[in-house]
Amino acid sequence: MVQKGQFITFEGPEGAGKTTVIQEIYHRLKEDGRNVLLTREPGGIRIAEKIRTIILDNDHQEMDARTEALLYAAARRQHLAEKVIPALHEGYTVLCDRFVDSSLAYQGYARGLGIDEVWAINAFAIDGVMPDLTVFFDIDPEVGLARIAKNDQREENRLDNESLHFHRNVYEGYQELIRRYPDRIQLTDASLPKELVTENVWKIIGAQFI
Ligand SMILES: Nc1ncnc2c1ncn2[C@@H]1O[C@H](COP(=O)(O)OP(=O)(O)OP(=O)(O)O)[C@@H](O)[C@H]1O
Ligand SMILES: Cc1cn([C@H]2C[C@H](O)[C@@H](COP(=O)(O)O)O2)c(=O)[nH]c1=O
Repeated sequence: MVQKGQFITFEGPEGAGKTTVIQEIYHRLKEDGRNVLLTREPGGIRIAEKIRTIILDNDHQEMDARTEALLYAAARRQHLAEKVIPALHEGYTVLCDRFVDSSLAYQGYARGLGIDEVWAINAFAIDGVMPDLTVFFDIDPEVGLARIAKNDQREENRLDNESLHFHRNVYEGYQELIRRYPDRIQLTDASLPKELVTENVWKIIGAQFI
């Protein structure tokens, strides 16, 4: 695949501030005259948003861990094929709120399916498309969960409602990924005020692409 644009993904525990900061980064890149696509996983397009609803529905407590991993991978494939890959071909900078590292940390590590096993199904789904840069929003999972609990606009979903033990394991999973991919994954301190986190993320992106 000839990829002309840049693919930047954002990762971290619940409530880390990714969505908030990415929106500001999107506006700054646009002001800079770039073609930018802001999207998210799971979701971003019609079919993947439907899969998102199935995965995150609080009513679906019986969902099997492998089913969950496969659904995330299916949503990812459709999103890549329909939206991300065409945008990269056209030279867009693609900002994606979560990508394959979420599957590796949540399903691979925290659900206990195994990082390598979850990687295997995702390798099929992503077919070689990997981020040029991943920004990890580093925050104590308890602090992130407290932020979303305070936000009245947000309905907590099936994954949000997992135990603190699960969310701590997600964080541990990310630490393992940071050890495995030190060149791709850059860390930012997400416990700082929003404005500072935005400045730091802007610097990380600027150092590589602007
Ligand atoms: N740096 C910050 N300091 C304090 N509160 C913040 C900060 N950044 C975001 N918030 C608030 O925390 C909540 C979660 O932020 P946001 O939705 O951006 O996180 P997120 O990483 O996208 O979460 P999730 O992945 O769980 O959807 C929101 O209410 C937001 O206003
Ligand atoms: C892509 C992806 C996501 N998850 C989890 C992470 C969150 O709990 C939800 C998505 O909700 P958000 O508010 O949009 O962050 O799904 C996952 O477990 N595995 C994945 O691959």
